[in-house]
Amino acid sequence: MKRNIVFLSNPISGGAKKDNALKQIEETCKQQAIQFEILPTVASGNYDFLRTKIHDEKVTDIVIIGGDGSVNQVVQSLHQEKVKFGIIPFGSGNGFALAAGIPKNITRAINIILEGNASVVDAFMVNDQFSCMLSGVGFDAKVAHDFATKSSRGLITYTQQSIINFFKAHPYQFEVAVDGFSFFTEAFFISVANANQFGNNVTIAPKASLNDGMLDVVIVQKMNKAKLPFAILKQLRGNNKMQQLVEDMSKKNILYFQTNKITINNIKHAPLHIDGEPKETAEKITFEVIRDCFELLQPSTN
Ligand SMILES: Nc1ncnc2c1ncn2[C@@H]1O[C@H](COP(=O)(O)OP(=O)(O)OP(=O)(O)O)[C@@H](O)[C@H]1O
Repeated sequence: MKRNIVFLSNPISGGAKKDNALKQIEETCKQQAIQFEILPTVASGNYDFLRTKIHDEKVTDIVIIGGDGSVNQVVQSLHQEKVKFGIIPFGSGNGFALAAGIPKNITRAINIILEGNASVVDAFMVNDQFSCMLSGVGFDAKVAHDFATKSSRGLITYTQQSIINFFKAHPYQFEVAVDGFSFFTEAFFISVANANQFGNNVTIAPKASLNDGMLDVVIVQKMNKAKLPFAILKQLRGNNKMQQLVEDMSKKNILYFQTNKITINNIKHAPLHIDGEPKETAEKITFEVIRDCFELLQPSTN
């Protein structure tokens, strides 16, 4: 089928100017005689208005030029359409793109789009909201909330917010129900991951795969704060099995397991983030995988 690509460019993501990248996209598509259009993303995150265009103009691919928040909003709105999704990473973290092996190098990212290799990936629901990368409650959500209030974006601002929050961090109380049993934990944060990272290749769920039908759950339990960075570093090599979970709870600071559904009773109303975007928190939060949710343009080796 003849390709017709709509690029959606986020004017504010990441902080870096996109003029050169947009010019390069334009030139490359023209050279290869590929029909295309570049539109801005919308702050509301609702892309229903593109449905008619997709049908009328036989759009084959939607490519997001932005970060994880943009990927979440575009895919959430349009994943029921028969289109392939692509990403030119231009966010602060780009966790989803990097997990899929899509590089930040513009030329290479454009080539992946134009090669047209796509495979299905999972996503998940957080109560009634869509997530494709990594969501969670607690400390990392607090960072996402504070980051959202800053006028400048980008990795430096994100790192500043993480450090400030680290010194203020305190554990929250959660009751976790998974695979037929439940347990209580005091934890700094609980992350639920489809992608294997927070972004910028910071990996906390090393085994997470975008197409295994599983969510990787990481619970960073209460511990002496001096131990926290070392425990997280250890987690990078972690390999805990589900059956060890109950035993691990009392002995280990970080629990790591896979499941396709988990419900968290968020007793202290810890803040919530979905794909790095701050969201209103809830008392009961259920995370459930959506198997084979959408087609993603990826490097052919993935
Ligand atoms: N046209 C627009 N004007 C203003 N804001 C927009 C517009 N389009 C999208 N947004 C908002 O931009 C925000 C940030 O987008 P995105 O997540 O892509 O970048 P980022 O946060 O810098 O990167 P990352 O999520 O990878 O860390 C989203 O909350 C989105 O709603």
